[in-house]
Amino acid sequence: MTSFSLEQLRRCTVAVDLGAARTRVYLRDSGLIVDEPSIAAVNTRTGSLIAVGTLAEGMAGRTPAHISVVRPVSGGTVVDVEMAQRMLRNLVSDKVRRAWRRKPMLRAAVCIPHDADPLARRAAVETLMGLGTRRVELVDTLIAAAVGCGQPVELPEATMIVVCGAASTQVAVLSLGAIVAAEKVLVGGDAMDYAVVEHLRSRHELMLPTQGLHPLHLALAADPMEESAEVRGRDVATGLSRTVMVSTADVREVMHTPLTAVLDAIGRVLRSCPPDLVADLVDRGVMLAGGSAVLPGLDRMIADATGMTVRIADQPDVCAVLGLGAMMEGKVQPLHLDPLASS
Ligand SMILES: Nc1ncnc2c1ncn2[C@@H]1O[C@H](COP(=O)(O)OP(=O)(O)OP(=O)(O)O)[C@@H](O)[C@H]1O
Repeated sequence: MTSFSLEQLRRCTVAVDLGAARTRVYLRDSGLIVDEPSIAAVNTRTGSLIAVGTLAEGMAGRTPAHISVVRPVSGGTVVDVEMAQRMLRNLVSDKVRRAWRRKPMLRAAVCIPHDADPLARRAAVETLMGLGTRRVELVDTLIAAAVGCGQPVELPEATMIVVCGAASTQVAVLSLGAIVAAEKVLVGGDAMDYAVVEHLRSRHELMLPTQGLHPLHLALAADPMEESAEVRGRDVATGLSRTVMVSTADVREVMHTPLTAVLDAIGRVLRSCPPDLVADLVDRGVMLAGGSAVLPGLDRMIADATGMTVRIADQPDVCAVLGLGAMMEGKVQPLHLDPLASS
């Protein structure tokens, strides 16, 4: 995070995090104004947009043939620029949209996944440009999330952050305002939910959508010692509604398989860090962010595997866009690494 990029960020009016699962928008001096699912419902006959965000999410799996529910962002990358623009335009409320029209948000800051390729970067820029933005500042999600979690990223001390999103998990060690080592794996909360759905189908012959996992998440979160939880779904053979008792130990075990990729990524990042920074991390521990950070037991599984203390950020799901907002509003001091004057 050089003072140059912070300078540019301070000129931005709006910060956007276009995630695979959710879209968040932070407006200067107003705060978080949008936190909605990155979903749009379209009438395929007329091409018109029917719903966006939470309303469109509720339609998924319940639409007639001529209505299609689409996700314009996949794996943290905008895959349908036009649809993403239409979705974003509609998510931003009428009042803000009018303000946007009167005085276009000429500069926007956008989170971009670590290691995003030039096409992904271009797609993010084009999406915002289509809404009247003239200049787009791209900021690595890992830096934005670390700032949003209140980590002192500008100090010469190691900070480890794990951003566990829907489609991917990103891991980084930061020091002096920059990324020292980082990894991104295409395993996130969705893969862990999918593993549990598959377990329920094969072990209990029960079908249920990933949203149906919510009661199981609640049971796992409520009491780590709880041995079983009640889940309602549809019988694979008869198609009738059925309730089963699911062993929470089994659920944790099936979640562990996709989690292995995340643990491997943490190991690789630690191995590529200088020893002094790793020593800092033993004291400071790991900060867990992203919507899946609250997945029951995830923090404990990472702590057990790494031997480090793991803390969950205060607002893990929105900390990347809050970090962008903090940088935009000048709440992060620029780092001056000017050469020392010769004496
Ligand atoms: N209370 C909860 N319990 C369990 N999982 C949750 C909870 N809340 C959100 N999640 C999971 O968090 C994920 C969404 O995380 P987040 O909002 O960070 O995604 P995103 O930023 O859109 O994704 P990405 O970073 O992959 O682009 C989903 O997989 C969702 O199932």
